[in-house]
Amino acid sequence: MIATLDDLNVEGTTVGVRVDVNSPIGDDGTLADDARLRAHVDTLSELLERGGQVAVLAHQGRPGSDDFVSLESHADRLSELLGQPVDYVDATFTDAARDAVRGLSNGDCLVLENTRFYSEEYMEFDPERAARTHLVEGLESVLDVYVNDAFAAAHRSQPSLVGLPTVLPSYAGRVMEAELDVLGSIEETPEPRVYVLGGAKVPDSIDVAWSVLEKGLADHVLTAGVVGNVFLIADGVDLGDASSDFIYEQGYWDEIDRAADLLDAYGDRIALPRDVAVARNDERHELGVNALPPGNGESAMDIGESTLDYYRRILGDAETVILNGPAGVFEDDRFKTGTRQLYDAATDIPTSIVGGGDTASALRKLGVDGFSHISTGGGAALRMLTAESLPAVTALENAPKQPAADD
Ligand SMILES: Nc1ncnc2c1ncn2[C@@H]1O[C@H](COP(=O)(O)OP(=O)(O)O)[C@@H](O)[C@H]1O
Ligand SMILES: O=C(OP(=O)(O)O)[C@H](O)COP(=O)(O)O
Repeated sequence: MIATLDDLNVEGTTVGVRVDVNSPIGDDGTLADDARLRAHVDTLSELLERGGQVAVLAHQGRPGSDDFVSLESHADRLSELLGQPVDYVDATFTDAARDAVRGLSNGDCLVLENTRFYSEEYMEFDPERAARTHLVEGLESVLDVYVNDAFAAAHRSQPSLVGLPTVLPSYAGRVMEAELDVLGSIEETPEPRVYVLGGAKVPDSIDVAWSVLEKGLADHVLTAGVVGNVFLIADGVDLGDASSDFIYEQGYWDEIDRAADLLDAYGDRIALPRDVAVARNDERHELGVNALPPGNGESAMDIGESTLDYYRRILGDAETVILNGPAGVFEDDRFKTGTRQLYDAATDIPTSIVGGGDTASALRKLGVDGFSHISTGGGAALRMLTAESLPAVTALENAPKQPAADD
């Protein structure tokens, strides 16, 4: 049983809040999209309004990537979103960080530095070992309780996600609570249930497909995006060198065999694209699978009209649809229509659940809304869809007992 903010005595309590604000970063090295920050505003404002002293913990990017930057611009934007000053300290668990946390008064908020600036935070540990890392040992003495609102990172077994809840009374924030409510009870959603698996996380999507087909959770699995391309190749379609090279370069070549095994076992419930869109003379050009392979250098970048008609027919009978990953390279105007039309059709279904960071940003960009639930997580949502436990959620379940709420 996971405790929530309803179970927490907030007034006068120093709360370490782990959020996931891992976001696109602009050329100037600052935050370029505040959607993930906005998702956490409810949790943070509730804690502040209830008299908490809030220290925010988060990662941004991965070591070596261009988006591996400080959280200073995140703190600035958070201040605007919360409508109050938000301090930023360029330290996570050192004396400077501890002094800043000790200096908080009721209703104050500060953002600590990117947790991944410290190497241990980019490693995976079991919770007991994570509890003995520098980050946890450094912060434990200045925090009274821990709140995890970082659903999108809950599949990582890193110190700020599994170590802190091992040593501190711990609670799920409002984002975490809502995500677990929805994604934790998929099997109770009405049937027929259709899964749409697109995007580029091919191994994860194939795991989901195996799991939901094997357990009888999916009446149909519709494939699109790079996932659809892998299934087409597994089905013997020649997608041409450009698409095949892309799949090979991503390290997904072995997934073709797994997709073929899935088709052997559950082919009657797996739908494959009937046509694809390529760039020809700089314009979108659709080709039926019978007309493949495409021309030299042409890559399958989207699903076409005939696939959309076919998928719309299947969706027409569904009561629940669960979608992950765009249907094509939506960032390119020529290849956004598959994603827009497929997701638009899904909004007509009574229960429509969307997972995936890139998917959420695709939907915002394309102006598609009306879903029952849009998850803040990509990898975490996919892991939950296979009914696997998430390390950070397990750590919350096993966290030390909390004092009863009195407010
Ligand atoms: N046919 C395709 N070829 C190459 N890339 C694709 C194709 N379809 C979708 N993509 C890419 O997949 C990416 C998103 O996939 P993914 O990261 O799995 O989504 P999410 O973050 O929502 O889980 C997008 O950048 C999109 O351009
Ligand atoms: O953006 C995230 O995951 P997502 O791309 O699966 O949504 C999380 O912040 C986890 O980041 P990570 O995949 O670098 O551990």
